[in-house]
Amino acid sequence: MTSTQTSPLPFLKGHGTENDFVIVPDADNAVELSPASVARLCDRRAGIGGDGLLHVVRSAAHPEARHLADEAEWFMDYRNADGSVAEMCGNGVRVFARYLQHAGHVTAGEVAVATRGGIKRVHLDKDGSVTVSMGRAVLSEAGVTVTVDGRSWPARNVNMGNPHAVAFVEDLDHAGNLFTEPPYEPAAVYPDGVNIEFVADRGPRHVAMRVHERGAAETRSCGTGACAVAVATARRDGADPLASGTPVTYTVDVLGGTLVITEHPDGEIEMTGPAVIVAEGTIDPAWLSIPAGSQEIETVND
Ligand SMILES: N[C@@H](CCC[C@H](N)C(=O)O)C(=O)O
Repeated sequence: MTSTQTSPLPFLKGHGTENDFVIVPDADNAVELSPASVARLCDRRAGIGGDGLLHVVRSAAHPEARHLADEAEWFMDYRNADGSVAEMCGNGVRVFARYLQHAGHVTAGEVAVATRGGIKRVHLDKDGSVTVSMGRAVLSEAGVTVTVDGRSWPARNVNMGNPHAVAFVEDLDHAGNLFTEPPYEPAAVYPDGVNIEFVADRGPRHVAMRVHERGAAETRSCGTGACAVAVATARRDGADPLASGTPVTYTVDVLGGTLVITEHPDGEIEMTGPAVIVAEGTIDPAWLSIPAGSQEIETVND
């Protein structure tokens, strides 16, 4: 936010499978959101609280999305809870589209959303679910090992526009408390950091996962992570739609619900899940401009 912001700043709060977001509508890109103000808004005790922030800007008004404006009117300027920038957010893009519908910018049906990970086509279904064409996964054998509490697992490297390391575990409790990022090596494989998913089998083409998100710690869901998990699990199971010509669908349970992921023969990945707007209000610009932890304590004299 710029120091000149003096009027109340509108916001909304939304979630997708309990991956929750502060939404800041700013069609003209007039609000400058510094990393510190994003972290302050996402703070669960001193702020509104969220795993991330969806800055809703017209593509034409944002330098990173101007070139996409003919194809997608709106740009999802995604920020992690710690204020860092991310390329994509799968749950976030569903909630973003739900916000556009809520605000009357689009009706049910298809909407194209520009992201740093390219244009995503989002379908708002009449039954309330939202399906996103997430693009293709890029898999590589990076030889990464993830360690928690003395146990280590090899991790599959999957890029969904943002980086993921997928480790198969016997029991999701083996991922530990995930208060801090599990160490992985070689660290050089992910110079910009990584989202780490732990996956356990639940049944045929059905898995459960926990995730430590880059820039946010453990969250209750990660949409790009669920896509990475579905593709990594399919390859582990010997299923490859690009080779067989047959789509493959996995159900991925997350702590906050369930996502259904289909990989098609052309490599396109579709994700279906919920997207909910839960509240809206305004932010006091004076509060946002005070550096965190430096509020004066008011004393009452009797
Ligand atoms: N929760 C998101 C992913 C958000 C970005 C991620 N933390 C990163 O830094 O890559 C999702 O639903 O995909």
